[in-house]
Amino acid sequence: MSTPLVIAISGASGSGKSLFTENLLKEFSDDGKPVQILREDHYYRSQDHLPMSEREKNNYDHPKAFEHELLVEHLEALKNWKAIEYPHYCYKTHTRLEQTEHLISAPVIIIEGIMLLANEALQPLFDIKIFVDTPLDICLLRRMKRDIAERGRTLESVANQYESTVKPMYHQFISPSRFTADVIVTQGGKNRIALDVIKSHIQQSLL
Ligand SMILES: Nc1ncnc2c1ncn2[C@@H]1O[C@H](COP(=O)(O)OP(=O)(O)O)[C@@H](O)[C@H]1O
Ligand SMILES: O=c1ccn([C@@H]2O[C@H](COP(=O)(O)O)[C@@H](O)[C@H]2O)c(=O)[nH]1
Repeated sequence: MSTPLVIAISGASGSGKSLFTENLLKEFSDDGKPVQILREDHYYRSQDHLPMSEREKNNYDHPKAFEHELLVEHLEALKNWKAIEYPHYCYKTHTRLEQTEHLISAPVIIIEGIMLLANEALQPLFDIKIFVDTPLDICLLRRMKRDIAERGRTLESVANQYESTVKPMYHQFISPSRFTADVIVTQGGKNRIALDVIKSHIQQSLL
């Protein structure tokens, strides 16, 4: 049996990574090809030991906020057709959930997240590296709507976090990581041509 193909999808928060991933997944679900999806956000470090007031102050846009060591271990296991105990994370309480999910490997593994291309230890595990490149003002507007609707945040907290960590860390870590990508996707999660090109490359690799 051949080694699973691992596709990393990165870019700023609100750039359209999740939508692009969902749309790519649909392409393969329609064709009946098994695909497994992972999210880097699930690997945010557990903060059970900290009070809520401290958790709220954390810099979630620094590479150290993620347990990338565990993600490396999990991707290596999946590449060897082994199952993993996939962590789950809660944005409202800023910590890991107690329950994990038993996840089996698949011929295509897609992982999406902001810091994937900024971490050297992860690079050898990726077969295709994609960067979703969306202007930051559009990312901010999308993030505002989403974080207020889905992640229990206020307009003020989103704006403060954006100025203090999201924007500076984007310029320090995420934006430079685009140069390690194989493909840069403009127009966010709905770029039909990018989806077709990537789908066809994956199909060729699976032959
Ligand atoms: N090309 C697009 N056009 C319109 N809305 C989009 C587009 N791409 C993403 N969105 C919307 O923007 C929000 C953030 O996108 P998402 O994929 O969650 O970003 P990310 O995963 O990069 O943080 C979502 O509500 C999504 O539906
Ligand atoms: O507890 C948390 C954990 C993360 N965040 C923010 O989430 C984004 C990354 O998620 P996307 O789905 O790519 O937007 C990151 O910019 C963190 O700032 C958070 O606010 N709280």
